[in-house]
Amino acid sequence: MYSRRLLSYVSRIGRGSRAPGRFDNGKTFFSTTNRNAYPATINATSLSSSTYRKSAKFFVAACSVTAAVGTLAYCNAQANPLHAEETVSFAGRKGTESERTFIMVKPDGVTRGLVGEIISRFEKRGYKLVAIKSLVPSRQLAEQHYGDLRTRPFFKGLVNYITSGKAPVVAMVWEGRDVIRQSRAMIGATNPLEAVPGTIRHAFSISIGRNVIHGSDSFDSAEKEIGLWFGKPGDLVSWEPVNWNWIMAEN
Ligand SMILES: Nc1ncnc2c1ncn2[C@@H]1O[C@H](COP(=O)(O)OP(=O)(O)OP(=O)(O)O)[C@@H](O)[C@H]1O
Repeated sequence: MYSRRLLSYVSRIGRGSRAPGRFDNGKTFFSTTNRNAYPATINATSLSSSTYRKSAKFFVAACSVTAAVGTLAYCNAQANPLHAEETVSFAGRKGTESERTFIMVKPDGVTRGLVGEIISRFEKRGYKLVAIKSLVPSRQLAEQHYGDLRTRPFFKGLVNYITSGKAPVVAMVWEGRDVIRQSRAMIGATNPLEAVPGTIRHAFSISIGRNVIHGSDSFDSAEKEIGLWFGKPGDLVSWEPVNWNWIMAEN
């Protein structure tokens, strides 16, 4: 609605709604003013060339377009403040060092005291922690998170387990180059018995229902999951570790 009004306003200025005016020498002219404006009286020499009038109209139209675009951008930012703050998306820019992923230590990992170990692995690899919280997720949150598994036979048990409250989960967002793909490799196969040595699931688990950790499996999943768990303005912190160049430089 705003944009239609603005566009109609701009196009009226561009067309130059014409109201008659009179030069000093008595001749009439049409000024680019509001249709309802009274006739103007101005010095004939100041408008002797139609080029000047065209330039003036062009200038006014250009200013109006700039103002309209700015207003539209502002309205959009107000309607969607988190995106205004984060500028790109929850999952950052795919394939760059601003890429982000959602990682969750599940209740079994928390109760077994593996949170520090898992954070340590991500830190040592060179990734940056930009959000973290401990919580017992609501049923609604767990069902939304695992929504694509809704038809699977283990879905109900999985949601019951995650929301049981016997131990919380620790939800995190990690940022860095290729973090979505790399974190899946660090986590290992869904079934810990198939996970390769060195991975988190191989090191710490032997049951598919208690595989310690979750990580987003694609850019779209990361976008959805970060928005779900850390969707409020200010949830994601923008910062740079002092050793960032020591980790990222290519020489
Ligand atoms: N056959 C199964 N029986 C019991 N639980 C299962 C089974 N398959 C998957 N799960 C549980 O559901 C979770 C989600 O399954 P999914 O297929 O998305 O694997 P994943 O992406 O490796 O795991 P996650 O989403 O937790 O990172 C698994 O981590 C596991 O805890």
